[in-house]
Amino acid sequence: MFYFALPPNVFVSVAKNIKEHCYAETGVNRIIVEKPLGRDLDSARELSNSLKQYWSEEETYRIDHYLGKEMVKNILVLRFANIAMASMWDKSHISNIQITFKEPFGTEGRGGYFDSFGIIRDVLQNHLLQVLSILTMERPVSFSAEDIRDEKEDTLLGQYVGADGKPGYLEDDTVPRGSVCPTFAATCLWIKNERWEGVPFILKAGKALNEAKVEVRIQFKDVTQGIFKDITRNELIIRIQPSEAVYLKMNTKTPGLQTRAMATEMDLTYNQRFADAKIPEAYEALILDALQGDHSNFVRNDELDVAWKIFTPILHWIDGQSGARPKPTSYPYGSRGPAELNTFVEKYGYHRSPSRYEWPVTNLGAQLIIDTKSLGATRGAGSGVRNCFAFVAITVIAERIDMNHPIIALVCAVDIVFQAYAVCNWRMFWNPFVLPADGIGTPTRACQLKH
Ligand SMILES: NC(=O)C1=CN([C@@H]2O[C@H](COP(=O)(O)OP(=O)(O)OC[C@H]3O[C@@H](n4cnc5c(N)ncnc54)[C@H](OP(=O)(O)O)[C@@H]3O)[C@@H](O)[C@H]2O)C=CC1
Ligand SMILES: O=C1O[C@H](COP(=O)(O)O)[C@@H](O)[C@H](O)[C@H]1O
Repeated sequence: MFYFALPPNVFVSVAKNIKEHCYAETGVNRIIVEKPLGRDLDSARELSNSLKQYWSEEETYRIDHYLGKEMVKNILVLRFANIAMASMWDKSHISNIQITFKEPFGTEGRGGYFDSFGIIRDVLQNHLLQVLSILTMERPVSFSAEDIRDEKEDTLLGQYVGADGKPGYLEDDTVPRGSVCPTFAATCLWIKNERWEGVPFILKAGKALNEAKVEVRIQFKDVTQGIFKDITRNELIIRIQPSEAVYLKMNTKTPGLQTRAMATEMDLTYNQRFADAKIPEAYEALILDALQGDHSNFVRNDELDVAWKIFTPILHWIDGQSGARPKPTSYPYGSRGPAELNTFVEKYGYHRSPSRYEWPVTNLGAQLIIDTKSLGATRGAGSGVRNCFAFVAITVIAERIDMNHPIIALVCAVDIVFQAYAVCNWRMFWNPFVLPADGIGTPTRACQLKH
């Protein structure tokens, strides 16, 4: 097996010479080739035809390491092994989907390679498009360029500039002066078929952003508000990296006497749920597949052709082949990207909950304390005692108000038993009632729980 860790301009001559001088006549021969496999549709076809002269499709493994990532492989299982997921996986339930790639560092010396390719060839045309195809393909696979349309006229391009002591793209010595190469791009794809007609797929990727994150964010449609006001939309997030996770943001009744909805989540964070699991590196998994002759996680030639067909118009526009080269919008190193990003995603239907969603790290006992804290109980070693008294006071008031109602009276009785247990049990007494000094229990948090 020959792995081509080579610049693309020598691919063909190396492929030819290996075939002529190193080919095992009695055995299995394979080559693994990695992007860039062309610059646009025509150059990709030319490269492919040249390689084909020496190596058959069966012997050629086009690697896209995103296809070896655990959570990318998981998408198929989530979709096709869960009837609950399968039934909501369409335009009737889904409002919009974002596939996001964020890196917190710039080109930092790799500007030579990067500048001649740009973020779309580097990340969107291959990695993010592969994720999109797994998210949306039918069973069996059908993936055709005619059915996928890119919103070329409305692509947001950005280039990072220096901020907080970090250098801008143009300050990288390996980047040509005055380059207008985009280091950030957000675009929207539409799939013309019965399942996905009208659902925007927002692909966004950037270098030198505020965090390292690759995720798929599936935002569902609004529910009819009815008696509950300001219900947030459900979101299913597949966190590809770092810290693999699948979580569903949903609404639930706030635990307690009142019927109030609050935003919460069902969380499958891998390092908590599968603490001992060893997740292989993407390349480990893929090279093993290639050794075993398994093509399923490699890119087929026709698939690559389609990927180039989709992105070639936008790449030609960026390269200035259809007019003046577009100038990317500047964004500061370490930001979320160009300032227009929020308007861009909102235009395609993404609604961000107005109150920032914080990941709850508490339990029911602590939530009850937060309510009493918002009533004025204090933090500290003695707060357990004070909170117990606050509970009793609340219960007594609740009973006075609703004593005629048997269910409320019963709930209050259970509440009193709980509090009595809390007072008698030293662990409950000291632990949940004394809140850690990490911001939980602050007025903001209490307000959020009340909503
Ligand atoms: N087990 C655990 O403890 C887990 C905890 N979490 C945490 O839960 C929290 C909430 O999760 P989640 O909803 O996924 O994340 P966020 O609320 O941080 O992000 C949600 C979306 O809002 C966007 N966004 C972020 N900041 C802004 C801003 N200032 N203005 C406009 N849009 C913004 C993000 O865009 P962009 O594309 O720019 O990122 C993203 O699309 C996160 O802090 C996450 O780390 C998540 C998973 C597991
Ligand atoms: O192919 C590429 O991917 C890396 C990101 O890979 P990851 O596994 O760390 O997510 C990116 O930095 C590089 O520019 C690109 O060529």
